[in-house]
Amino acid sequence: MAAPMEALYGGNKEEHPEPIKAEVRGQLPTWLQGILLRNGPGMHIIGDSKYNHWFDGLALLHSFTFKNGEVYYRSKYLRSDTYNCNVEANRIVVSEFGTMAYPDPCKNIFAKAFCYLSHTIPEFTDNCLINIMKAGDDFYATSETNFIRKINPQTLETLDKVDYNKYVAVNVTTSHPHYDSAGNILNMGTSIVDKGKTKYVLFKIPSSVPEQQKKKSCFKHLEVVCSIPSRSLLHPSYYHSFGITENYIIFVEQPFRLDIVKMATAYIRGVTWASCLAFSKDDKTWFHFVDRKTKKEVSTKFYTDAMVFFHHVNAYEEDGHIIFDIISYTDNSLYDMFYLKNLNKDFEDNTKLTSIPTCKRFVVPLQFDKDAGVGSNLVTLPSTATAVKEKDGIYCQPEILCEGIELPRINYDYNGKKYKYVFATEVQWSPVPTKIVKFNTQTKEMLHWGGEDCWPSEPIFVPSPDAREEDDGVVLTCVVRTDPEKAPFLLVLDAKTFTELGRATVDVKMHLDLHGMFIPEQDLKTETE
Ligand SMILES: CC1=C(/C=C/C(C)=C/C=C/C(C)=C/C=C/C=C(C)/C=C/C=C(C)/C=C/C2=C(C)C[C@@H](O)CC2(C)C)C(C)(C)CCC1
Ligand SMILES: [Fe+2]
Repeated sequence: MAAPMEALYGGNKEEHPEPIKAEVRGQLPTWLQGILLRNGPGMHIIGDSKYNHWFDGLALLHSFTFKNGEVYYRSKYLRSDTYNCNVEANRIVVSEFGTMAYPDPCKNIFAKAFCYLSHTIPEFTDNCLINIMKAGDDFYATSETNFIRKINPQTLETLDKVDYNKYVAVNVTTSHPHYDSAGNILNMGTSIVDKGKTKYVLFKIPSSVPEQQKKKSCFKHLEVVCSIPSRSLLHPSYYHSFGITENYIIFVEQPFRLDIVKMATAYIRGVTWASCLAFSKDDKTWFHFVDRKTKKEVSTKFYTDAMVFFHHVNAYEEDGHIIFDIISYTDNSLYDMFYLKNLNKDFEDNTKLTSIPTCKRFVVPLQFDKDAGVGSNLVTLPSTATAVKEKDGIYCQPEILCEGIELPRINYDYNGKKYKYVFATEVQWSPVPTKIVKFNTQTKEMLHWGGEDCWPSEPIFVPSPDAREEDDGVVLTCVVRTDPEKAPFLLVLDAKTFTELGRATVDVKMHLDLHGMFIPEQDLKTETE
């Protein structure tokens, strides 16, 4: 088992840009028509150079197209400027979060920005390897820098490079935007030391543009919703996602922060951006709630203990409270676990999480008795979560929903609303083959799916067209095999029972990926358009 582990994480994967017909077993629902499109790192070695971290690898898009009971697989490297420059130089010349690289002097566009910015910071990477975003009728590969790349979801071709910075002053953004019921995007980014201020900026990208401006991109119509000042000019928090309810946006300012002075000198010191992140375990984590209508922040100060988290699960409002669920850690061992030097044959010794991912529910009272005494718990809902009035604000402690899950997904029709089900990957103490789960947040029941030599990815819920209940639909997951003799497959589970409906097997060396989305057939442009 040792060698496959290294090969699964670190080995370069081949792309398969031409559709490969998968072998379908079982019964796929006839209504399941469209494309499951996913993103993740596929190449970690270029010439003689290697990335340090799994999250640095070059973006490899892959897709499963469901058409009339047949399934076709494709994969293609994102032809980012980063990819092209690296391949041309036959070594890593563009820095990623966990790898600092040095370009051939002024030989490529990355070097130009380096010269221009007085030898301090190189142009940033457009290696968008984390997620897929839908903007209007278009699809983008996303990461956390100011760049996103438009892609053709059918052919996986790489199209325009969009620089968020042209439309809104942000240096980093999240790769987990939200969508409202009209399909408008809500996303957040950080504006670092701009005009003497560091702030978190919430912005909206409309799903459509006025008829007479049809040629213009929806980014030209980007609007800033509001901004939240960072507690510290030179130490803004890192965040990977945010939450929304029907009326509020939730931003959690965790004491897991970027050190801007260190970042500004990282390039000349020859250290990585990742080394400029630090967790202050004795600090507080601050909650911010922005009213989506008035665009004003709730003025009460809410906080909890120090934590590190990446993924919001869902959030909703109930009886004057905001309830939000996240997957949290007590340290940064998750990022450290994915250093490629650890994901080797001794991974079982090297890659232990010192903190297990914990699904926590915070229950935050927005309306409470203003005369309540210091020390009283203001939560009036039946939950073990508390919100205790203190002199300087309200101290929240969560209810633990469950432990050992990551890469959470929900039925997105329930995003921002009271919900029951989380679909997620099960996590043990190291990044080893695992299972996927369906977790009921109300009854705490958990259903599992796992198989021998099977390593399933983030599970995606697809509602059935006539869905009445939250779990009416299917769950899709790509299953990579730890036995190199066995072929990977796309698994379709009945979301209610979490049992197999069918699978589509393809004989390729598939990569382990991160995030993705299902695009129903009606959301795909027809070829003549
Ligand atoms: C910061 C900064 C800069 C640079 C920014 C850059 C390059 C940012 C890049 C950020 C990246 C690539 C972030 C990636 C984040 C990925 C995350 C959090 C992934 C989480 C993945 C999880 C939890 C996966 C879990 C698992 C997997 C995959 C397999 C399962 O079997 C096991 C399990 C569940 C543990 C600039 C723009 C240069 C300058 C300004 C400031
Ligand atoms: Fe993520």
